[in-house]
Amino acid sequence: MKVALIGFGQAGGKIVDEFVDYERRTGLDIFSSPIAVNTAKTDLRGLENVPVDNRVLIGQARVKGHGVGADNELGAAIAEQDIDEVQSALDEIPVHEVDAFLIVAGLGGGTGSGGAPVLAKHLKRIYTEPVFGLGVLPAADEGGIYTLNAARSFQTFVRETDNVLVFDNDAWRQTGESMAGGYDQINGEIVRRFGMLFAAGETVGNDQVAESVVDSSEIINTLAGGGVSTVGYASETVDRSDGGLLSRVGRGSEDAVVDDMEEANTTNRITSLVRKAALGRLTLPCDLSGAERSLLVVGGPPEFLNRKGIERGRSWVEEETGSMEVRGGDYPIPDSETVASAVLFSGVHKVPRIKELQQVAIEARENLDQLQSESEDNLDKLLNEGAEEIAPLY
Ligand SMILES: Nc1nc2c(ncn2[C@@H]2O[C@H](COP(=O)(O)OP(=O)(O)OP(=O)(O)O)[C@@H](O)[C@H]2O)c(=O)[nH]1
Repeated sequence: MKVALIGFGQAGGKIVDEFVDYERRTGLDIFSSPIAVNTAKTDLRGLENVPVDNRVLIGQARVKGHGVGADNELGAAIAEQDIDEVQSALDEIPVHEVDAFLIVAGLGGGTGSGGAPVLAKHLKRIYTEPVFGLGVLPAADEGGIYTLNAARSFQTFVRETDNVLVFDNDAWRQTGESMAGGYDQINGEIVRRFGMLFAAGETVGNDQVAESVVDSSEIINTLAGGGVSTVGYASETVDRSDGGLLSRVGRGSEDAVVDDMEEANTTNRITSLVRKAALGRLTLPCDLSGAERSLLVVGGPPEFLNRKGIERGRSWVEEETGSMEVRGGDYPIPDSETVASAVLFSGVHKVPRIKELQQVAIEARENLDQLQSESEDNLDKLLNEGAEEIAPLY
């Protein structure tokens, strides 16, 4: 699948940077001219893989390249004002080759939180290709203002896009690590999961044996229809020393029993990887029953993939979600040492974390409103109480 990738804000830019690295490592051609947009000059400078010409600094007139300090209303206002600068960068993308747009942003701050929904709305007005979001939720301990920002931005981002793929930092934060080191690892996890989905359908070379390759339209149709999505992932290292099933083709019939056993092992491995992916830690933890549409992708060396395993995995996901709209396919990676499964659940709605986020956001909003209304009184008391006989200077 060909994706026009745009990172908004610091988290967005860093994750896009990591996606570009993933693309290089896999030798695939997935991301069309990745762009990073920010109000902070230093954030853009810190990127390693996004081409310098594709880094767009906005809001210079208002914040002088210093960021918006978690003020997402200002972030949104700047994005609206400077949308033409982002559009100029987009004009360099060969959009006719692109299957979809993906806007990546941390929703707890200011620039990405405010700007990403504004950009989504703009893209939907101009282009016919679907516009997806990858929204990162803040960890609970980041505090009320980040939670409030995220809750407000999340609502708008879902409304302005064709689907928001969610990653919850709270479910993934590591204890005892520095924030920066922790993010590096987390960003690796993000890219491994979403990268595999977007990479499916793209192949390195054309001599691979695939049973049922996932097509970009299957990813788009799983996401189309809107709402919120989560992704599960699991992998297993495989021993390629015996060459797997394909090397056995053409041998004598006395080997048929061994071949059947290998086939059964392959099927079982795939089925159990699909289950592990779905039941393990999701990018946004949620109850999978009621997920409206799903897609499973199983990637690995072609000799370790088979249709039966994917079919079984698909039936299992149907039972687990209660939805018949489950797509599935494989993604052959000839040089890989692992077999991996990524499962996308779209239209999920039993998500305790979103309810919790909204609850904390309501409390934060009430607290801020109260503080604001008390603020004038407090200042008045501080300056004037007991000091009535001192006249102000003018
Ligand atoms: N997963 C991940 N999350 C991050 C990373 N950096 C920041 N975040 C999250 O994203 C949220 C927003 O932070 P930033 O992206 O730095 O904010 P910004 O959009 O640049 O906005 P301002 O700094 O306010 O101008 C934070 O509250 C964190 O939850 C990162 O590298 N990876």
